Amino acid sequence: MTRPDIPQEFKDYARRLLGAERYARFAQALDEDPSVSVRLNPFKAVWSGLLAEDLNGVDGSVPWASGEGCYLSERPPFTFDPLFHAGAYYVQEAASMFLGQILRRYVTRPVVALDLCAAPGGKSTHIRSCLPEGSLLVSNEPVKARAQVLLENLTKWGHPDVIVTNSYPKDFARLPDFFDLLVTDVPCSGEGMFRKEEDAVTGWSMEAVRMCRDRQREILRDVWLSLKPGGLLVYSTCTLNALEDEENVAWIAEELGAEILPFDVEPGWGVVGNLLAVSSVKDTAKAEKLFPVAHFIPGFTRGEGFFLAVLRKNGEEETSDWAMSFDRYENERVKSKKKRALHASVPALPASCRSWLLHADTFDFVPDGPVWTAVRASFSRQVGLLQEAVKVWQAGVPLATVKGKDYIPLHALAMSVDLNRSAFPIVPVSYDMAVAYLRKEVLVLPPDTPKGYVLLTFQDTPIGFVKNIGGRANNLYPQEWKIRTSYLSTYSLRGDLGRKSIE
Ligand SMILES: C[S@@+](CC[C@H](N)C(=O)[O-])C[C@H]1O[C@@H](n2cnc3c(N)ncnc32)[C@H](O)[C@@H]1O
Repeated sequence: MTRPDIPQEFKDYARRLLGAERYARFAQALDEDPSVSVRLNPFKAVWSGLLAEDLNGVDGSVPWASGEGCYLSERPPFTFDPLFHAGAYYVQEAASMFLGQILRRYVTRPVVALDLCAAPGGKSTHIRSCLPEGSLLVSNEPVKARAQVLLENLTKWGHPDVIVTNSYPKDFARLPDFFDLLVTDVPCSGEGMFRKEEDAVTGWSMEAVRMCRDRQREILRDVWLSLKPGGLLVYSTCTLNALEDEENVAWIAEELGAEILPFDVEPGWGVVGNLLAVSSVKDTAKAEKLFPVAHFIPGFTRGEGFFLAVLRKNGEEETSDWAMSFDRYENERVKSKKKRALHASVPALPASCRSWLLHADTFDFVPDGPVWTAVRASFSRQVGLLQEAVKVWQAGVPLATVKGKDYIPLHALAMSVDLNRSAFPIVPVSYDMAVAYLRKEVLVLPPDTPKGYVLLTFQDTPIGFVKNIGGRANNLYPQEWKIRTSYLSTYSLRGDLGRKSIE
């Protein structure tokens, strides 16, 4: 593949920032191919008994994400892997997986978290995997088309305690002191993506970098109020320059009021620290700028460019009791109660449908038109408040659509890690049948399959529902997510295509 030329102005800047030796290593890496990596879903049992090295095409584990992230030797046709569509893993840039190190060190008790710039969902699926149980994740993306992709990826990841929203940062200012953890993977100039994204190269200019820096500050200023005093901010970009990275971190600490926190990196990982310590870029000798940050730089770490810093917002957390600290939301709570009263006029969801979920007694079952959604009861107050302040697209697990007397199980239920598998007849399907299902073709199940709603599994992982009507089964896979390509290939990350199951 021929890549566009890297702008000379960037080369000059990066050489001054990195120093000549480091720059030469980085420049050489820019001519190499980008790496491919995946991160496994710990909530889906598909990996049990399998060592990561046994996976198809694996070429080593990601050092800072061992046990969950691995490299692949080349980019396989993921579209043809039913496990990919089942949310059993996420294709994610290796450097970004460093976030897990930070969360596991600093988030040790249940939190309410916001991933502010979340599409397509790499960080959100990872955050959800790392948060202590009992935590709630609000995953937000302001750009509608991108929020659709985020919704799809989080639905497939299957954790019930996730809320997907589609709002701008300033809307979260309506929720003061709401979040314990804020992740801002901000839109940036993308210098770390030069090997992967042509647009990052062709769109680069120093002027664009300055515009990105200004927008990032605006985003942070807008959302800052919603982070509790004492709350944690993870700031990240996929760019290299000091304006969007070190200088913005210093700005957050000084202007918004936060302490920059340390974290551990193993020397062998190749992570580079504060570049202002080594660069000859103007205004860099100031000792106070030499705070801890992590740069993942092609040529130094295997993967694309990534930058991360962790900060704690100044001020003491007033109370760890969420209910007590939220008296200020009394008015909104009243509105939410009114909304719930409206729901009370709808007949309750039948017990047989409630039992479609494990731990059903921990959920509230909420109607919205014909759709019933299961929302963890312990988060009902937060969900109500979010609905007043921002655009909530999905909260919890969409469970069923009502059609006449029929309750049709929804695809999100099949993807949920709280699905009660014993509530449905299960048909394990072959690789070919799984792909036919994902193409939304009509299927024929074995003659002894009971009529009605049937859960299909591939390699012991749910892939979705069909309605078996005897001679054939109606395919309930979401139309908008079906495999559309006419190109034919086969792939399974587990290796085994499962052709021994029924054809
Ligand atoms: C670097 S990407 C996020 C990648 C994502 N965190 C992941 O790991 O998959 C930045 C995201 O910010 C979104 N964005 C654009 N303008 C924004 C704004 N003003 N406030 C918040 N997010 C914005 C973009 O649409 C984009 O999806």
